[in-house]
Amino acid sequence: MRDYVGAIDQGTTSSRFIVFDGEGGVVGVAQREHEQIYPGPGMVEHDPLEIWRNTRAVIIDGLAAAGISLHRLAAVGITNQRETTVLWDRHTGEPVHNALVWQDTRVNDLVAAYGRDGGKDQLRARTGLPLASYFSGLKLRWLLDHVPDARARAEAGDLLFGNIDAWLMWRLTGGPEGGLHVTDVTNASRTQLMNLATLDWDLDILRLFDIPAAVLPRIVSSSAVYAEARIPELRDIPLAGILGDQQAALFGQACLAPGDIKNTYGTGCFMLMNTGGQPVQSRSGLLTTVAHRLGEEPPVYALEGSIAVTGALVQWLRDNLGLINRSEEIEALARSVPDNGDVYFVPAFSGLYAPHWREDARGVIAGLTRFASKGHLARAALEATAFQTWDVLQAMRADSGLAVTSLRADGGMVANELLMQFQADLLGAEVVLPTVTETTALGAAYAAGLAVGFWRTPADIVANWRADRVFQPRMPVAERTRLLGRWSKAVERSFGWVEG
Ligand SMILES: Nc1ncnc2c1ncn2[C@@H]1O[C@H](COP(=O)(O)OP(=O)(O)O)[C@@H](O)[C@H]1O
Ligand SMILES: O=P(O)(O)OC[C@H](O)CO
Repeated sequence: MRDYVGAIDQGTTSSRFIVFDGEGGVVGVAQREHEQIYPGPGMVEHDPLEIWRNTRAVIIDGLAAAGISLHRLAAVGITNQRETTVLWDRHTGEPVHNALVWQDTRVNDLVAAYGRDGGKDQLRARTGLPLASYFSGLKLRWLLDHVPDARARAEAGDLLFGNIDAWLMWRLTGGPEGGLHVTDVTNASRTQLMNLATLDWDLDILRLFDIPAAVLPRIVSSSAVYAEARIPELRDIPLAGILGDQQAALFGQACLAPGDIKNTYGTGCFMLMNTGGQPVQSRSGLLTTVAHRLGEEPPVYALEGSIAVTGALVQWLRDNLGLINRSEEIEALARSVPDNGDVYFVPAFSGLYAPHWREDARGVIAGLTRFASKGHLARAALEATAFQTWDVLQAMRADSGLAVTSLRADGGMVANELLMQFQADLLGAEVVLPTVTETTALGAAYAAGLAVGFWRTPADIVANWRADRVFQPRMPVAERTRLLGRWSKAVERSFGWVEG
């Protein structure tokens, strides 16, 4: 009996395989971290082959953890870190370079050059995205310009480009032996090469960025039977859903109606609001993106506030400063002091994303005095996540005209109760955690399960969603206003550090 659905969740820090039952409950999980490669300031790379090996390994371990055989899976979905850019040889399957991770800022100069040439507004209107180093189009351009022979090989049709979804799908379906080269529309909407109105590659932008069309995958819907897997670990199982991880979390959080909103607290934070069948152009520094497209149905769009560094700052305190040994220890350290001691941390490691879009910003710790301690730094680091989320929620409120008094939350950082309470306090809105916090993988499982009829309609998703914990705002307004004023001052201090 095929009574489970699997999801590959390939994130920035780790790869997971999760098995879900019909109620959306987690039956088994396996996870492996991969190396973060930092070749220089502002550069972040992953080894695509390591990610592929880890993906295969977690499939085996995840099925074992669930205690089921492969044949119990009705379908498998894929969800992935978005924008991270892979370019590989279609004959050998070898990447021509490490993947350029979404946080990588090495295309700053290209961004500045295109910015000077004008056309920024056109790009935003067509793709929903501001000109920024975050997206994959210019990362691909960098690889074509810097890897010896890459451009000629790409033009000859020997190289394939993809975000991690396309890379995994091609590998899962046979790689050099006829692998399927596709990407879903949510991932494609993050390349800055796709036209939001046509949902196809925009030939003018390809020309502008000097990208040969031959490298690009075919754009497919987020929920359809694309192919059956050809690797032994998943032999013959239908691959039936693909969603970028933040769109997957929106889907897994059952945010299926216009105005529904969630925030995912992981390496970065990503707040998405479902805006229904029409793309809404932001006037407040948010992105317009595709939320999902089920089969041949019309697409659903979202507004997104992307924050580059939230959990990554906790990792930085752990790995670069040695302030803690494990991420979760930050809560106890932050609780060792009653407040932030007037210390503010703006983690603009990759510039600042939404709503500022400042490539020229770099990290700042403001308000230091001789009094500041490890505890204050830990607290300021956690609060930075909440402050950045406030900036983005204000933009959402402005663009949507909605008050937003309740926010669904998920991701690794929601385990931190200090952060969740502070977040509710700062937003003046309740923060709601669902019973299943693996919403990203769940969203991909839903997309795959809907395609094969395991779930019948999206209403099944809504029926499965349940609130677990709710954090209510309790902070006096005057205190919130004081803190936000200090934060805004600190953010201004981060601007203009590098050319941008
Ligand atoms: N208790 C915690 N407090 C604060 N941060 C945490 C905690 N647990 C995990 N994190 C952070 O959450 C992130 C991992 O969350 P996850 O959703 O798995 O990330 P991703 O999908 O981006 O790989 C890491 O950056 C880690 O530092
Ligand atoms: O893998 P995550 O959860 O850090 O998400 C990364 C985003 O998709 C980047 O846009």
